[in-house]
Amino acid sequence: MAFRSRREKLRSILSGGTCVHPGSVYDAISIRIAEDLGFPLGMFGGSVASLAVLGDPDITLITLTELAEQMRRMSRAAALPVLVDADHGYGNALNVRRTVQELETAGAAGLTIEDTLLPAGFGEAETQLISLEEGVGKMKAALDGRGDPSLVIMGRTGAASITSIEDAIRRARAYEATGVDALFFTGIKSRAELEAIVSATRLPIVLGGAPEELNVLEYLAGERVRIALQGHAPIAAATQAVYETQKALRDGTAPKNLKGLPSSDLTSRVTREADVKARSADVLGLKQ
Ligand SMILES: O=C([O-])CC(=O)C(=O)O
Ligand SMILES: [Mg+2]
Repeated sequence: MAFRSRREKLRSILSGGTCVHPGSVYDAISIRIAEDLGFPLGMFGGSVASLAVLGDPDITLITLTELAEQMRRMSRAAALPVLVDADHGYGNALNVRRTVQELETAGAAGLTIEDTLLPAGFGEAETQLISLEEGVGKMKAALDGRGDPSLVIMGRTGAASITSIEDAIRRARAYEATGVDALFFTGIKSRAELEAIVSATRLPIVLGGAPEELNVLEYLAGERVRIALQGHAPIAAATQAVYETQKALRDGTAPKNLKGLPSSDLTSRVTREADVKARSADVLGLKQ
């Protein structure tokens, strides 16, 4: 299986003694940049998938087919292991099983399934959670859908910011008991909350956005946190760069005077131009 070594790299991060920041990736170019910069892992958030594919906010309008296709494009472009935010698994527990199958064949190294009620329910202004029992069913279905045992499946709960830290712990322990490989938490607000989770669970931990006092890699490593997200600034920066460039052109700036363009060296690296040239020389009979 061509993707196994990517999955084993993610597993070695989870079983290691350090905490890493993943690069935020969302398309073929962004994953190559993250790989070239030496990130050990890419994070493909549902929010950036929605932005890159649909130009939408994070409201789960994207389909599983679109998410998996974007993952497939990244898998072709680079060998960096990618952790995919598979949201609620795109439906009920049977849909979760299908989601795992699709993301596995698209080359994901790992994925998260969360217990948030998505898309938002009728008349619900605040984010809701599904029941613990439904969450457990989804974790079991995710594990059952896995064909390659090296694919990493994480149980994710947003309970800390929706219900309570006690509920987050209760859910995490129940997901842990299903056999998932790691626990992913969002909405942890303090060291005390993290430490309560750490002492009540045993699996490696992944943290979604966290406040400043938590953002010390050595501290997190000592608390069994193996991956700490840093949001998705790269796609936001890309939006600003495209805006500035289009605005300058509209305002009459000559293309040669534009600021913020990549060097030809960077462009040729992200397009893997040297490989293409070598291949063209070989199979098209062209001179290098
Ligand atoms: O998983 C992440 O990267 C955070 C998240 O939910 C998203 O960006 O959709
Ligand atoms: Mg998300």
